[in-house]
Amino acid sequence: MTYTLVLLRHGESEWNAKNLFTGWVDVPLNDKGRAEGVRAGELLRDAGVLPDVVHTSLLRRAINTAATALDGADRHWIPVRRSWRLNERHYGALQGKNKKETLDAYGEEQFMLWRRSFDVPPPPLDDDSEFSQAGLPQYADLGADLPRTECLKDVIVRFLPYWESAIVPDLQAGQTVLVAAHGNSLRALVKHLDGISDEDIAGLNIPTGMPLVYELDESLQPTVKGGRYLDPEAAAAAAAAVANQGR
Ligand SMILES: O=C(O)[C@H](O)COP(=O)(O)O
Repeated sequence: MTYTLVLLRHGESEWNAKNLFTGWVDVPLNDKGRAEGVRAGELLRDAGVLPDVVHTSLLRRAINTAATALDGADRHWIPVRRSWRLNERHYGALQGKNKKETLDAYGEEQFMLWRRSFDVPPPPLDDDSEFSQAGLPQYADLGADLPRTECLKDVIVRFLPYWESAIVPDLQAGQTVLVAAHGNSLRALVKHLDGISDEDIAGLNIPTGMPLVYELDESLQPTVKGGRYLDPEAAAAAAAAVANQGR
């Protein structure tokens, strides 16, 4: 008995295309991102990997990628659950800033510490910033726990309770689960699933719009480490492009 888990990072957003740090800013997909959602649905359909339930973040780029992909796979009707715990890493005061300009201003070491270190968050974002989420109704329940910045370690701490309480029970009920989320929230999950070290996770990049399928054994260990991308060549090229953002 194995469980099937599909991870899908949202398609390209308007801010991905402009090379801006996005985090919790709720930017839309662009045309390329919508096409990536369609392609993801075709890949799922053609591979016969048909989700029974979908979990998404509260951000429209993940919500709309999931809807587009599921529409293409004729699975538009399945139950949906959403949680802020699947949101992108809050990028703190970097939200809205250009990645190349940030690299040029602060240098490679600081840029990579903020972007890929395990436990160094960017400076916090002020609540009066135009890129703040303070006061938004979708986060009202968080109260003072609303993040103002996060490192990957923080994302793991807020992601894992949702994994355990909401996603694992669906898997154990025999359902094929689609998780539509973000580069860094999915890096948090992949780190957990594959047992990747705090150092090595810096080298892992998740491409936009590429379904990544994990078969998990009964103790929720991947039968194949790293899972399998349904279009491995395109995924490898797109992951390399993510790694090179800012350059
Ligand atoms: O929030 C963002 O800017 C992206 O979704 C992820 O960015 P990163 O690959 O620079 O961490």
